Amino acid sequence: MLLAMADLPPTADLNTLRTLIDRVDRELLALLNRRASLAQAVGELKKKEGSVVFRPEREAQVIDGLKAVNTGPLMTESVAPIWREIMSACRALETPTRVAYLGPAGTFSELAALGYFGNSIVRIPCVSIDEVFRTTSAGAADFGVVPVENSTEGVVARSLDLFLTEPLFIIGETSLFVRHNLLRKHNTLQGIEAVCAHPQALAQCHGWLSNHLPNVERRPVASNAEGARLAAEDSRLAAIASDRAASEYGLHVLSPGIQDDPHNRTRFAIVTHPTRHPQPKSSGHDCTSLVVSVTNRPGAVHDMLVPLKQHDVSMTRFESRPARSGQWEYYFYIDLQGHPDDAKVAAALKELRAVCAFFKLLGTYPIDVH
Ligand SMILES: O=C(O)C(=O)C[C@]1(C(=O)O)C=C[C@@H](O)C=C1
Repeated sequence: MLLAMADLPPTADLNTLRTLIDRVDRELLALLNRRASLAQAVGELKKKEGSVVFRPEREAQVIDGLKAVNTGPLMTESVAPIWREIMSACRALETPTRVAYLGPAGTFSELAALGYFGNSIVRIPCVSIDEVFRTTSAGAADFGVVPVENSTEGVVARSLDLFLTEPLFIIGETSLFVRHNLLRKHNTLQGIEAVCAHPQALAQCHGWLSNHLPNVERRPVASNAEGARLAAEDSRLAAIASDRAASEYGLHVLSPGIQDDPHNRTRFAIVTHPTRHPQPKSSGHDCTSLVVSVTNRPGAVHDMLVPLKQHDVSMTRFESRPARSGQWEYYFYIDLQGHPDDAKVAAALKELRAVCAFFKLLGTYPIDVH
């Protein structure tokens, strides 16, 4: 029988309260095991049907549904991380989820991968964003997690360029608050010869570095965690990386939160191969991403956006990247609100496709739930 608040003695002491917490934990464990058995049964059904295990739209609906009925005192923001872990553990009983991301251990990409899929995954750290795409395209990973934009630095150009050429599509998104710390083996700023970090992190901490270490070399490396690894080997080096990288590589946090923008966030896309995963069904709160180009003539960009206005479809992102044709031509990366199963979105996409010289649907997926 579930423990009710009425069972709580009016003047409970610490031992009594802890005994009650132990009882609740045992009840929770029994319930979680019931849930896990149900997920296993779903897994068996899916195996018979030959369908995929990971259903981002269903996971988003589970979390949204629980947030809507949460009465507290548990904070509503706590619901998503708790249930992501529960579903991660249940999913692992159905099949292993192999996830590629920019490694090594301790990168923000790893944090994003764990935040989105939970801890019950097979981790595949890669040396570059290109390798994340390649590993996922080749089927050595089921999913890849790649950074797409940062609130301070703008787009991650390499990811956008690879979306164009690689045969992958987006099935999810997640964003992460990015807090950069200055890390070093010695607990002092004296004697630092170079600060090693990913170029994006060096750029996000430009102001702090100019004020505090104006004459120190800024050395770009493949990832922040790689910088932390180098700093752990050579005490003349410092790194810019996460708290997790500090503990992973045994470094001191000389200065926490050195990013110029205190609200610095990075958005990541979750990619997969279309032969291994279908496009997620509508969750009710979805985003559709595409890349298009139009011929270089006056009014072409305006004309391209007309179908969206006519069908009342909101555009939440519009980015341009040079097409590298030498002709001042551009690719436009567009995010729309809605799912191609919505009649309005389907009509807008059909008309948009007709006016574009190039059109590629990058994916449709549930909007990130926190
Ligand atoms: O509902 C399903 O399809 C399940 O497999 C169960 C479950 C869950 O744990 O709730 C697990 C994996 C899916 O990604 C979605 C949900």
